[in-house]
Amino acid sequence: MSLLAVENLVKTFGGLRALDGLSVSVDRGELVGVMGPNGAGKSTFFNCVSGVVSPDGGRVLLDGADVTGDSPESLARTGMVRTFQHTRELETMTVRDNVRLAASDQPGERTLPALFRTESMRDREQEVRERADGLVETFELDHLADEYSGSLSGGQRKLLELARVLMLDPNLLLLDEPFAGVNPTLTREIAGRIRALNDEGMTVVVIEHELETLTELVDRLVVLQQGSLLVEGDPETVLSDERVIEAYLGE
Ligand SMILES: Nc1ncnc2c1ncn2[C@@H]1O[C@H](COP(=O)(O)OP(=O)(O)OP(=O)(O)O)[C@@H](O)[C@H]1O
Repeated sequence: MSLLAVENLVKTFGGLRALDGLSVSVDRGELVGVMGPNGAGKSTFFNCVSGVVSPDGGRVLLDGADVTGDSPESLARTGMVRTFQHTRELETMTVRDNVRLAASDQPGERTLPALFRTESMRDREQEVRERADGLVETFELDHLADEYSGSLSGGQRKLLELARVLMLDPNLLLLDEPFAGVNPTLTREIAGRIRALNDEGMTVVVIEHELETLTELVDRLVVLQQGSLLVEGDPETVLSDERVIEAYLGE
């Protein structure tokens, strides 16, 4: 059974059909790239799947369960998390605090003075701190841990964003343009991190415009056009497909 399946997804904005009967599925453990010309519906696909917007038709199935229209918080609890094209960290907070804050629940952190926290709350807070520090180190952001996130470069922000979503311990990770605005060195670094997560068993779906990096990274490519599936398959076959070439030439 697929880990993620969308069936006949439809999303309209006014008269525009951003998704027009899209059906795509992703198996557990896959690393899949999603490409397509501007406006093809890639972000809307992620938005519908991750509960950011509700589709007007069709279904989203997660591990066989119908999760259509479920909230992003509820989906994150089941293990699906996503990043956004524009990163969402708080610029006036340090890198370390941004990662810590991403943890799904930190009981008592903001509501109770330290004195009244139970031992289990303190244990949980300690666990969050250690996990966050571990991720900051793994992503080689430790030298920036106490800097404000606003001072990071575009590529460093993308790394921070990855560290933040990993705090939620996902089994399905949706990445929206993780290489946009990133220099070649950090692009290789981020691609390596994504590959390593997938090697450890995480299912990953990546939207990306930068086709060279994407095709080197993924096992399978899905190409959208005008809100539906144009072609899918292994990268080499997809990129030499006449329909794909035409879709990109026509951009
Ligand atoms: N919130 C919205 N309101 C109105 N129209 C929208 C909205 N979100 C997306 N659209 C439209 O839906 C279509 C698909 O947009 P979407 O962002 O999903 O495409 P995309 O493939 O991700 O494009 P890009 O590569 O440019 O990011 C576009 O025509 C876009 O203008």
